[in-house]
Amino acid sequence: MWRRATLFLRVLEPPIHINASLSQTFTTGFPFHFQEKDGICPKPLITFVLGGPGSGKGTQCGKIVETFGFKHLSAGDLLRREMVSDSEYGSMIMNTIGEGRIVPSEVTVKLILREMESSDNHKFLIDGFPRSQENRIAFEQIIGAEPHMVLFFDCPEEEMVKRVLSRNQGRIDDNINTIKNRLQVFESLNLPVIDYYAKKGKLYRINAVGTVDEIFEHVRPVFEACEF
Ligand SMILES: Nc1ncnc2c1ncn2[C@@H]1O[C@H](COP(=O)(O)OP(=O)(O)O)[C@@H](O)[C@H]1O
Ligand SMILES: Nc1ccn([C@H]2C[C@H](O)[C@@H](COP(=O)(O)OP(=O)(O)O)O2)c(=O)n1
Ligand SMILES: [Mg+2]
Repeated sequence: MWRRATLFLRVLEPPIHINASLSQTFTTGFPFHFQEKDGICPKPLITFVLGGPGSGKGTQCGKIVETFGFKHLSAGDLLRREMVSDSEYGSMIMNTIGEGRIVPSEVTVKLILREMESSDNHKFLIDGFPRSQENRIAFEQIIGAEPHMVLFFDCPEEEMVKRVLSRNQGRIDDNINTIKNRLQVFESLNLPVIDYYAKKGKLYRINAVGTVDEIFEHVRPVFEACEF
């Protein structure tokens, strides 16, 4: 039987309030329930994947999943999915993403929590999250967990802009005006999170310049060195 996460995860602060409509679909507060797997309850392993827009987070997550069997949770993908559902948050998410700002943490964390609770995998790659200290604290409060490591794809702005503008996935935020805002938001809100994890000794900085395969050769040893 999978046991409640708080048995082995560090709890930092009391859970924050979860509003009524979303709480119906989530286990509110911590501890949250993992899926049972083979009659045992392994410790959940959480890796956060950070980097500016277009730094290659999603691309490298695909390779990590193939090679190391993680469950990939992209915060941006979860928000885009919520945006096109008939969720009460749809238009708020669309406006926020369209302007290159960050969606309120409570919404994003609950989408992540829902995916974690319904997964039969205990190894989670959480991509594009936390994007702010507020995101980070909300995750700690709602989920009651910390990552075992954090990858940071370090990419020059010029290269990120080039990649985003040629991404061609029809995203409302992949245009030059929104990109400028997203880069500012990355610098002011996400870099402090990256510094936070660096000071905790959890950060792995990866040079994100090169081919996809070259970059993955920097990622691979980080995971090979982990015991899971
Ligand atoms: N190493 C790379 N070199 C060139 N283009 C890349 C590289 N990695 C990813 N891309 C492309 O750049 C764009 C952004 O990559 P993506 O993985 O979506 O980044 P992120 O999730 O960080 O925004 C995509 O079109 C992707 O195919
Ligand atoms: N933790 C998060 C992650 C994404 N978002 C919003 C704001 C981001 O600009 C968009 C897109 O995020 P996504 O991770 O898909 O973007 P990139 O892959 O970095 O280009 O979603 C958010 O508000 N909070
Ligand atoms: Mg992405």
